Amino acid sequence: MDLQELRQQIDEIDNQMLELLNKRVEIVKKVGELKRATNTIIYRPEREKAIIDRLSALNQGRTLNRSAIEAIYLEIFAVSRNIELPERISYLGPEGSFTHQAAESRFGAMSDYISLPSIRSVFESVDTGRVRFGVVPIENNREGIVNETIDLLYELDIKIVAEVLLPIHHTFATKCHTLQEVKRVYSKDIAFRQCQRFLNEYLDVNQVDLIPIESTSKAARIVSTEPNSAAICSHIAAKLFGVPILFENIEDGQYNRTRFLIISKDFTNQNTGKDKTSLVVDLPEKPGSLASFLQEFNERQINLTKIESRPTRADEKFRSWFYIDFDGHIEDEKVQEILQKHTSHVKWLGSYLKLS
Ligand SMILES: O=C(O)C(=O)C[C@]1(C(=O)O)C=C[C@@H](O)C=C1
Repeated sequence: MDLQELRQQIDEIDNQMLELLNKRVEIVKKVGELKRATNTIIYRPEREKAIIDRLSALNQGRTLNRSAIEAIYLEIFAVSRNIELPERISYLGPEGSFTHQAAESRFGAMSDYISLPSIRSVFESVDTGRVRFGVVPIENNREGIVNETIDLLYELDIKIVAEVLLPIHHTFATKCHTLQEVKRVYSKDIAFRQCQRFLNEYLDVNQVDLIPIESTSKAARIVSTEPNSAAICSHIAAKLFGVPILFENIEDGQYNRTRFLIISKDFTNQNTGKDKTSLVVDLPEKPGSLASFLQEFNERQINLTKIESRPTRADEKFRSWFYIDFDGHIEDEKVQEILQKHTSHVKWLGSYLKLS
């Protein structure tokens, strides 16, 4: 029998194994549902050992020995456990925040979400391995970059897995029946700025206090119990805290969008040919160093899409590092050429599918 024929036989067996693995996974899903309903532990090492023992005994005298069976099955169990308990994801909360909405849009309703109070705490939950993925805002098309997010990408060893684009629509939610009853409006400072025209036209700014707080969903929570108040918040937050929506889509522009990042401790995406790469660039302090670094991209016709400058804060000097986005993947030859020339000044943050 020649190599081609042998490979054909392997292919046929792989097809059958894949079919059986899928059947196994369908049953594991049911076990997961049962365990979640009865609140029982997912990881059952004794059951795993019993399976390996049984299969090893069944296989006595054949080519696959116990350690080979064990190696194969431990991978299968790991996949099963993950199907039974979907990955944990942290996001900048509270519940009902736009970041929550962005996280759900990517990971679906099945995942295990943890709401955290700050961008730093989301990064730290990923960095310490308490969660597999984190979701944080990075940029709004009207307000610009979220400095805290890029500063943490500089500070910690975290990778960007993907970006999520979300249209931001604000609502005016209140238990008051008329606008005249509203004496205080709560929201996040950025949301007040995004709804300036609505506030000027609908409210008497001399009679009403605009109170900035940490998040738009906290605004909805306060307003759910405080008389004569209103919140500028997301649709999902108003619903979550049972505050009726008086006006929808109160933001000034039609194109208010926020870009969120999905981050993970260690992650590499495959090259799709439609990717974008993010870098931290900390160049030596000498004339022309930034210009010549950027020239490398120009020479290779690589499209730079963003450059942000941030203070290093290392000493009393006014030094900066840069956050850079460009079209392409880390594995692209021309990208490698640049990175290899500047290894000690560049930190790769991730290459991920570019959304428009
Ligand atoms: O039997 C179980 O309790 C399962 O959850 C299924 C299963 C498996 O894949 O066979 C998965 C995880 C457990 O650690 C043990 C076994």
